Amino acid sequence: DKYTRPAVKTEIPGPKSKELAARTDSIQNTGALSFFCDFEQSKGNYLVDADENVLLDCFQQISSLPLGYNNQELLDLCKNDHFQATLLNRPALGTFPGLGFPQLVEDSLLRVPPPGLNQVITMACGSCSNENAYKAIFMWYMKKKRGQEMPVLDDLAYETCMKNQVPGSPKLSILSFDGAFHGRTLGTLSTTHSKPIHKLDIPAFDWPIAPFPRLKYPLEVHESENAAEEARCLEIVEDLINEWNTKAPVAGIVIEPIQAEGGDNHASCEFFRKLRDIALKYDIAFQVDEVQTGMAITGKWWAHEHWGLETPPDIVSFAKKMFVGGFYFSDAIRWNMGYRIYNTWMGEPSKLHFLKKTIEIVNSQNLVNQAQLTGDYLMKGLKELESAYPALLNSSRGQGLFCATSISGDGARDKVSKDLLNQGVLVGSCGNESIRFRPSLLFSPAHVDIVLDKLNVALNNV
Ligand SMILES: Cc1ncc(COP(=O)(O)O)c(CNc2csc(C(=O)O)c2)c1O
Repeated sequence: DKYTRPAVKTEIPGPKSKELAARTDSIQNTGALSFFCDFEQSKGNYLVDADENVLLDCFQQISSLPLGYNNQELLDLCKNDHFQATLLNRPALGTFPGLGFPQLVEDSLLRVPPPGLNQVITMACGSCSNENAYKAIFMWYMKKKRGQEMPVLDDLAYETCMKNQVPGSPKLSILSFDGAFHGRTLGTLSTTHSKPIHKLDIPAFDWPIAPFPRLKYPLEVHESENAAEEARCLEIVEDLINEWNTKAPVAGIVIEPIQAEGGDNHASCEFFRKLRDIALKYDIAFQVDEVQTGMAITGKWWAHEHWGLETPPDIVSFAKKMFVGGFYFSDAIRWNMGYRIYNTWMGEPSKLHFLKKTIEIVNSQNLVNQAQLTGDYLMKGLKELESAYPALLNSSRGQGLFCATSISGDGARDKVSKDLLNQGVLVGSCGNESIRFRPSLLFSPAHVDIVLDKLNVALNNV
């Protein structure tokens, strides 16, 4: 069975990938292109590329495949006649939903609601989910300020908003964190601060940016220092809220449970509980961006469940492994007028059928718990490699399968990542010197053993 171990026959990208890349380059920029995939031959944790290399995929299309490739139960869905009609006839969901829509949402998204939230809307991707979540926050803030349920379109508001001017277009802000990634569209880009190249040349809002804790590892050795760092960051959050209160009051705070693109930056549950309290203290909306951390990979269905919040977030946005984008929201955030959070497709109902089946599989195979156990096994192995290569490997960190480790030294991370790929293991990179693991929920200790064995070889080659 070719799906039990990696098998690399050519350099990667191989000749077929290079030929396809050249043809694609005549159509569009291919600067982000790695290699071409054979999505018919790929299966489970194994990705087959255009040159028939079999790779153990620990990155899964940027953490967007929950059950890996060609899961048979999901493939069987596509043979269903009813499903074909859903697949083909894509509705303008906000206005002409299919007759099975409410049942489908109940059987999918509302099977796994973040604790305390039971309102949800779908969108196409993570960026547009966050864009519309921010809009919902601004509408909530202005409804609260006006003290009226329905938006008031008085002449002044009507006239000025059409010219992008106050008071119709109010000066409000979203507080985000240095190192965050919430999307690259215009609004979310003002809350994304992970790489300059994402932001260069694009206008941005003057919104507050707070420091995200920079923890020192191993955590148990730096407890007091890390607690002081988290306290420092929380104090600056309050300072920024006060500083922006006149020029553009903070309507919402948005944060990732683990800053992924920023370098897999973690913070303690206590930090997040205190941040949630700050939002309550100033009556500011609290949004958790679970686009990358959601869907069981951290050992809970939603990563923020690890925090033990007393008051749920106001908004939890999702995409990637949920097959569709969207956000759950509280009754307080719920907007009361149609066409204010809206676009043609509002996501895609066919993807909710895949989500429904995936949730059934995750629950029947207890994969949330497996993510925790397998992730613990991976972390144990990374820490053992740290002891074997103390000058190279450090700061191994993770929650469930959502793991990363840092490789110090000029170019060392890229060299190790490339070496792993040539040995048939695909991992992600994040920050300046980390490699990150975003495997499918079907990842098991046997896969971890393959990864650790090849990482050992790669570290030895540095
Ligand atoms: C926490 C978080 N929030 C929002 C987004 C944006 O989602 P998409 O628009 O890419 O679906 C992402 C997308 N992740 C992502 C990984 S690499 C990347 C990129 O555009 O380079 C984007 C995310 O990780």
